[in-house]
Amino acid sequence: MNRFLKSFKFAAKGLSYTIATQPNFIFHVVAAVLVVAAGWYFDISKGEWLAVLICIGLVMVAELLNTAFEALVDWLSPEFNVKAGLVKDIAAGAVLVAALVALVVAFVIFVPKIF
Ligand SMILES: Nc1ncnc2c1ncn2[C@@H]1O[C@H](COP(=O)(O)OP(=O)(O)OP(=O)(O)O)[C@@H](O)[C@H]1O
Repeated sequence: MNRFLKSFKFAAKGLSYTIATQPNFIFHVVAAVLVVAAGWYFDISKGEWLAVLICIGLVMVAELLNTAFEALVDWLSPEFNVKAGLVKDIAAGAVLVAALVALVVAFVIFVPKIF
């Protein structure tokens, strides 16, 4: 198997681990599907599509990195450790920030189209 295909296989493994173990990731995927459906329904502009797609990517990437940090912390510090907890909390904070930004963007785009 060539190097590109191998890297793709490893990335798919990380993605399927995240899908299988993180209910939050499934929640974000469902939210993304609903937002894309709303984008089609309301026939949003090219700029609005870009904002929506960037937000979806941002949230997914944040969730994947959060999962990677969780796995790393669980491996390096299975016992209680204040710093280990802090690393997990900060990674979770990154997901929260990305999700809040996505929520604000969704409001800015869709609320004027609904009301
Ligand atoms: N080894 C640890 N030492 C100290 N605090 C920890 C440790 N592991 C977890 N914690 C604390 O518990 C919180 C929840 O940890 P947990 O591993 O359940 O993360 P989670 O975000 O709930 O993960 P998952 O989504 O997989 O359930 C962390 O955010 C952190 O504050």
